[in-house]
Amino acid sequence: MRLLVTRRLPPANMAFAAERFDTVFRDGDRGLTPEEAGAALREYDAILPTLGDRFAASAFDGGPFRCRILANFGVGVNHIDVAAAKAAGLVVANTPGAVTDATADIAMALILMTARRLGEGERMLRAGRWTGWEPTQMLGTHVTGLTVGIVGMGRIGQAVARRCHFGFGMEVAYFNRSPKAVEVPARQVGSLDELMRLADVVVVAVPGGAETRGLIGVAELAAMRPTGFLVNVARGDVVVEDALVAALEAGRIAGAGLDVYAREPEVPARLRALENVVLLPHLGTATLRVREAMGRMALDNLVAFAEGRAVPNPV
Ligand SMILES: NC(=O)c1ccc[n+]([C@@H]2O[C@H](COP(=O)([O-])OP(=O)(O)OC[C@H]3O[C@@H](n4cnc5c(N)ncnc54)[C@H](O)[C@@H]3O)[C@@H](O)[C@H]2O)c1
Ligand SMILES: O=C(O)[C@H](O)COP(=O)(O)O
Repeated sequence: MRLLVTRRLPPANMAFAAERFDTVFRDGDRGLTPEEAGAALREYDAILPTLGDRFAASAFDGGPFRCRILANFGVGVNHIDVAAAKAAGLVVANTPGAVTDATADIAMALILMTARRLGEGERMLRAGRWTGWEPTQMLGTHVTGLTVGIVGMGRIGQAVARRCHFGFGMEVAYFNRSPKAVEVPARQVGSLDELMRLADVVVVAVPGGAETRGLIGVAELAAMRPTGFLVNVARGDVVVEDALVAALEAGRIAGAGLDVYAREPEVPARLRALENVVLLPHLGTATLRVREAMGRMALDNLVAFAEGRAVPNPV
């Protein structure tokens, strides 16, 4: 099976791919354009793509293709037009679960960083402006007892809920598009608007893509408390970035912690200029152990497919 790996993976994953398949490792850090994706579909039997490789509908124009499977590195497949891929006869697979704890940890980091003003404090210290401990210096928001409102109570949402409830003594409420029974003590609310109104901290954990684009817009941000924080570890375009910047600039919400952006790696200058935001460069799963686990899952999907078995994680 001739395999294209679109980006540099952890060495253990590259070694496995090289040993098991006739693998071509693409150079460079830039994702495939739709044109390059279309060309790859003609040239390879299998592709291991990831975030930023744009398998848009146009990439699937003019089949049939040599490629039969896209084994994505990552759970999020909003960069792949899955319906178009399936219509072209391809299997699409992903890596759920491997990413969950690491991404939930980053959500917790963002909650603490925003509520307790950690980025701001570190910038002050590094700039040599710290004058010593003061009873009223850099007072943030105490998170114990606050209500976290989780938008999208899937694997990551529930991992955030566990951390908030058991680790930080927070109340948990959530909005999910379908009823969801969860093990953590938590209250499911009937509408997104209700969740935005009651939460002290809103954590966004829905999948990206057409169905959730702009889910958190002007009205949802306006529904938030002026003391509220928004944390997004999902995908950038779930939140209307301009509306978020306007809400932060006007002080209509207290702050935001972001791991993802609408047009990565571009981060609006207006957002970067704000003190009350924490901006991470999409670090959700960025540990070697987690990236290796993601790679193993993607490669397991390919091995199963090559052996004629059902792929363990079809999308
Ligand atoms: N920041 C990062 O580095 C990072 C890392 C991993 C995953 N992610 C993102 O997180 C997403 C979630 O991952 P997961 O494994 O928890 O997925 P999941 O499928 O387990 O959970 C998503 C949940 O969202 C719900 N949902 C979907 N659409 C909704 C809507 N419109 N309104 C309310 N709820 C809705 C689903 O019912 C589901 O419960 C991924 O798709 C990916 O884009 C980001
Ligand atoms: O941080 C990540 O690893 C990226 O978001 C890709 O992984 P995901 O598709 O699982 O989010």
